[in-house]
Amino acid sequence: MLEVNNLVKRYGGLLAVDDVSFALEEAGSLGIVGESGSGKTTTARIIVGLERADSGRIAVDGAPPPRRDRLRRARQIQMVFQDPYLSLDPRVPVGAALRETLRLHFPDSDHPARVAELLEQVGLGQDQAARLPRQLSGGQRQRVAIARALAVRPSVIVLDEAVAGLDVSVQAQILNLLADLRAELGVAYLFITHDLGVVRAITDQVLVMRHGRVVEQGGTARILAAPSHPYTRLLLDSVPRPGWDPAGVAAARRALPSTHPEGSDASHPDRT
Ligand SMILES: Nc1ncnc2c1ncn2[C@@H]1O[C@H](COP(=O)(O)OP(=O)(O)OP(=O)(O)O)[C@@H](O)[C@H]1O
Repeated sequence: MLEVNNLVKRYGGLLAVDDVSFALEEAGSLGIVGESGSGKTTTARIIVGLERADSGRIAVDGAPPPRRDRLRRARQIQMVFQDPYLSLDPRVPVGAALRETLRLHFPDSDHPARVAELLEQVGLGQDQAARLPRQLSGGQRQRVAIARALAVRPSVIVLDEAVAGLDVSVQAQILNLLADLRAELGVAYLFITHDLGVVRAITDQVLVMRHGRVVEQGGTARILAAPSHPYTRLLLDSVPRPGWDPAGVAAARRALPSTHPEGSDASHPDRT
């Protein structure tokens, strides 16, 4: 359903995204994981149309997403950000924000009924419709952001560190909600995260990025159980747990081969 082929994005001399390809199937869930600066967010922003690739192809259901028709593009792919405070207008109550999105995309539909349905789908009470974003908890605000994304009935939702700012118990609730919504509505997820726990909880497929490149991709269960790339092993070893050895992780990081054995790593400041 979403196909990404040979995406490249440079910022000056920096290759932020270097020949990235993957496919996300209908109702699938794919995680892009990697440390800060690996190019995850840039990849996501290109896919939703917030950024333009230098080269490469994106197709949704076999056709490139419309570049000029932003509304139609938004109906295919929606994005949920880490901080709903930045994407929700602080002066607009939840119900009105959802109505605004519905009016824009579906001028002829029955909005009050749909607003009620959306609130229910994300586990918010009907009484929350009158609340302003600041009158909600972080988890509730993220539920509103998810409801607003669902309002346009997208095929794909790109979630950029969407649970990163939440307490672990709230994180788990949101991940459960997302899993239920995927089963119920058949929406597909592209999950951008640095957290392998999130990848394990919510994705079937995973793509590991380092320095703009894909170093490993495949089924999440297989890759987390038996990573074949040293960088993936390092990411797994970097998760603190009982008996964890940070000095060993640091040594493994120093020993990690560069992504570009031929030496073109000079194009990325972190590639040492
Ligand atoms: N608008 C920009 N101008 C210049 N460089 C940029 C821009 N956006 C991103 N970069 C650089 O591109 C590289 C990839 O950044 P990107 O944000 O995609 O990585 P990331 O894996 O999402 O990291 P993080 O988790 O910290 O957001 C980084 O070196 C970053 O500094």
